[in-house]
Amino acid sequence: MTIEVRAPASSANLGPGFDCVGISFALYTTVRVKVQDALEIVPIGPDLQDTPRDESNIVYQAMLALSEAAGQQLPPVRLEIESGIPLARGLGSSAAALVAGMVAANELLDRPLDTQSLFDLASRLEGHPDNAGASLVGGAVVATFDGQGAKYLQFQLPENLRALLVVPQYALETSKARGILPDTYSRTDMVFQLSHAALLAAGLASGNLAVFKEAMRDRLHQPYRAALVPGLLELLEGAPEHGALGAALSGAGPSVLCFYEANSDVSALKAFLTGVLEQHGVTALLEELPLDNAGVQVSLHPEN
Ligand SMILES: Nc1ncnc2c1ncn2[C@@H]1O[C@H](COP(=O)(O)OP(=O)(O)OP(=O)(O)O)[C@@H](O)[C@H]1O
Ligand SMILES: N[C@@H](CCO)C(=O)O
Repeated sequence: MTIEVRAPASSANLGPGFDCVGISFALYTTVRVKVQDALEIVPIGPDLQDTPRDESNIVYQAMLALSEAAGQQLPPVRLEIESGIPLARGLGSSAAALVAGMVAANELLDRPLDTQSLFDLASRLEGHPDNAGASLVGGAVVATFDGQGAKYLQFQLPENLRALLVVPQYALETSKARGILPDTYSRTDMVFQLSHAALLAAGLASGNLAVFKEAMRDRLHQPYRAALVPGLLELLEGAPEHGALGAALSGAGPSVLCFYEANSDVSALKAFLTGVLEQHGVTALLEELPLDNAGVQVSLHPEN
């Protein structure tokens, strides 16, 4: 029997929802787990060739964390890992890897953890609930997290919402993009942040796309991370003037997320984004990615 688990990519923050808002996309990390005599970890594809083939692999670490939380022993397994999500681009590759590992181990051990416990564990492993939560339950997630447990609401993404992602060729590790943030903020900036995050959550939940342009503005991380992402502030300011509903740094970057309305013409937006990237000498892919409303998926293959 092989257990196959597919966890979607995600975009965290959406501007002001730093560490608390995430949405998921139809790009996937897939893991396949089969019990055998000795542990064997098999990363597949060029993107994963530098990832560990021993117990330190984060997918396996997530499996161990799940078995520990469940108070059960993990049997030795063959673990295959494939990532359709580019690493360290702000598309939640690490969260998808953790969620896929955790859910595969949960399945292997006959589902000792329910969805809330999986959400809590994923948030602890990732350190925040935005990417991990969206990857686990799909759609849009708004969450609080106290370091142990999360309170969250999941809702389906508005049907007429579409996403265009700017995915640069260069990588940016989340730890570096977090290290550049200040420790304190002014009250003025906090009021700005709270009001925009609240409007963003209300816009997502109600499906009112008209507020996104204003609601996706942020003062907590994007102005600081702009030092690590050439052209970021120009992209964010100009995208809504060229047809985007709103734009934000995706997670810790360097990808940029632009929302647009279904059936709208994005050629002017693409031309604008390409022009800014060229001015800054950045090579990037522009990808129209379907949103994912389902979250992690498990399939069982008894014949294998
Ligand atoms: N499928 C995987 N297998 C093993 N390691 C992985 C896998 N996916 C991601 N990683 C590890 O996670 C790192 C990337 O995590 P990081 O948090 O920096 O970026 P991200 O998750 O892609 O983006 P963000 O968190 O900003 O959305 C990789 O460099 C690699 O070490
Ligand atoms: N909320 C996180 C997402 C990246 O993991 C950040 O922006 O640092």
